[in-house]
Amino acid sequence: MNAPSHPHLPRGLYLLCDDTVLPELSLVDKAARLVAGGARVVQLRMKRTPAREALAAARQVVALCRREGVLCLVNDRVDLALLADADGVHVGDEDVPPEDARALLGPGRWVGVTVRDVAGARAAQAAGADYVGLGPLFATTTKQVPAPVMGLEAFAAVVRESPLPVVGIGGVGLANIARVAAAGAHCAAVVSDALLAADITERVRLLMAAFEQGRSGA
Ligand SMILES: Cc1ncc(COP(=O)(O)OP(=O)(O)O)c(N)n1
Ligand SMILES: Cc1nc(C(=O)O)sc1CCOP(=O)(O)O
Ligand SMILES: [Mg+2]
Repeated sequence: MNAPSHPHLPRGLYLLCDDTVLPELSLVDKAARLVAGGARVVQLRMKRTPAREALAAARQVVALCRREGVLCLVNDRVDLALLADADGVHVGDEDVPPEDARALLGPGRWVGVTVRDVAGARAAQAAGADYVGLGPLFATTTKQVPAPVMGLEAFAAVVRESPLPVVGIGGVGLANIARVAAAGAHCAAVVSDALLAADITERVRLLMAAFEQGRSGA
């Protein structure tokens, strides 16, 4: 198995550049605003964009992220991640198995896996994943999630036992991100609280500061 060969994901805010939220803005424009706010990890989540357009967008967003020193991961699509020279991929139960994603991407790129519990996190590690996405932490309308809302207590319990860094996702925003950080999340993933803000760039700055406050206990 190709085990990962890089340090952990940068701690803090993990932003999803999502084609199902604020579709009137291009993915590249959304990514530019996220990066301008100081994002250090951006995931391209393209659920509605046709493959050829998605590849073009991925290439543009990867180039932007690379210029700015931001990690760029692609949701679901290992093929697009490779063709766009992205830093990695995030896969869930509906996507190629993580061990196959790792086999295609090799040890130098990132593989994230969606899990719902400690057993899932252990299986993800065995499959060669770098981190796990765990949720839904809180209620979300961005995605119909096939799992119950966890809440912070159950989330923290999984974080304590997880062999991999945990990225919390689902309903995370400025009102609760400090508590997600305090619960031990390596990263907090945010979609709509950032993309639907009046000023996306400023919202990213506030979310990052709030995560740090939660992590430091300030
Ligand atoms: C960081 C992170 N965690 C979980 C997910 C969900 O991924 P997945 O289960 O593949 O569902 P879709 O996003 O494909 O609907 C994620 N994308 N990112
Ligand atoms: C893409 C995704 N996956 C989830 C899971 O729990 O698997 S929740 C989610 C959507 C998160 O969006 P928002 O930050 O707007 O709540
Ligand atoms: Mg998926």
